[in-house]
Amino acid sequence: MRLIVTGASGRMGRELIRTVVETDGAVLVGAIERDGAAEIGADAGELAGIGHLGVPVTDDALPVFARADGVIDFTVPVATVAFAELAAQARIAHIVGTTGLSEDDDAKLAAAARHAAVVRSGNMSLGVNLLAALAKKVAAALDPDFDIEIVEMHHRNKVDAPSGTALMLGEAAAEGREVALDQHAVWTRHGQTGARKRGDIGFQALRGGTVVGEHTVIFAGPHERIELSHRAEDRGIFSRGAIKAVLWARGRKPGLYSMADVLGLSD
Ligand SMILES: NC(=O)C1=CN([C@@H]2O[C@H](COP(=O)(O)OP(=O)(O)OC[C@H]3O[C@@H](n4cnc5c(N)ncnc54)[C@H](O)[C@@H]3O)[C@@H](O)[C@H]2O)C=CC1
Ligand SMILES: O=C(O)C1=N[C@H](C(=O)O)C[C@H](O)C1
Repeated sequence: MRLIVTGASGRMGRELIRTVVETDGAVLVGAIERDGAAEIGADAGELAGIGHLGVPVTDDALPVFARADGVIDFTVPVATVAFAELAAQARIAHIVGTTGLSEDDDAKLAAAARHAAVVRSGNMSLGVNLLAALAKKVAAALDPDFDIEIVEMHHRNKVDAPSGTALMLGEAAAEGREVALDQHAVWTRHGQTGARKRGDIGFQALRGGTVVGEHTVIFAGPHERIELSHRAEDRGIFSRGAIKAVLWARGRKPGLYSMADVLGLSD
């Protein structure tokens, strides 16, 4: 499968280049960066620390999309929306790892998914997708006497909060409770907040150091507490998930899919 990596010089972009190259049946045909990035013209393999690949980093997406079967995209929301349009025009699979999209961005992604297969997930790892399934089950089994709080920690350079994963876990817990997350979410606390409301789902985002990604869903009940946690130790778990997704998406009919679909965890 001929693949493009966007955001090629980013933390995930470099990881993805390495994973594409080590995957049987996948070949890197394009590496895209933003207009004006210092890495334009550099060799993608050298950028990723695996030697010369003969694939120069470019900001000219159109010709690259024309010769690919799939694009793996971990960039920023504005770029992801633009790549979704290009992938839809080229009818190629689009794997979206980018987080922090607005409702308007979501609608544009859904529109693009009418023309191409789009797999989108705030977290492409097997472990977090299992954690989301567990969080949904536990939330369904417990009544709202158990307060749900979601705590996440990431490296100091992360630009969006709460993380896409925390939102995914919140959605899973809300689904388990059969409520809408936006009616119950509490985004951090400060000052005279008043007592916690029954049924609230709270979020706390910590930032610091080089933490790859840590998430805990807490169910705090009367005199007992359940905590479900995941700790990412290496970005390879995300890039391997993204490759699995793009291979799965090849030849699929247009639509918006999740990592749970790819991993067979959907109910
Ligand atoms: N879904 C998942 O499993 C995961 C998602 N992420 C998400 O992926 C995104 C990227 O994360 P990192 O790699 O850590 O960030 P980063 O900041 O290291 O990399 C982003 C790259 O995108 C590039 N970029 C920006 N605009 C562009 C454009 N118009 N065209 C091409 N490239 C463009 C930037 O120059 C940068 O190199 C974030 O939203 C993050 O939350 C990160 C890890 C796992
Ligand atoms: O920005 C990151 O680094 C990560 N972003 C994703 C998120 O927002 O949940 C996934 C992972 O936790 C790393």
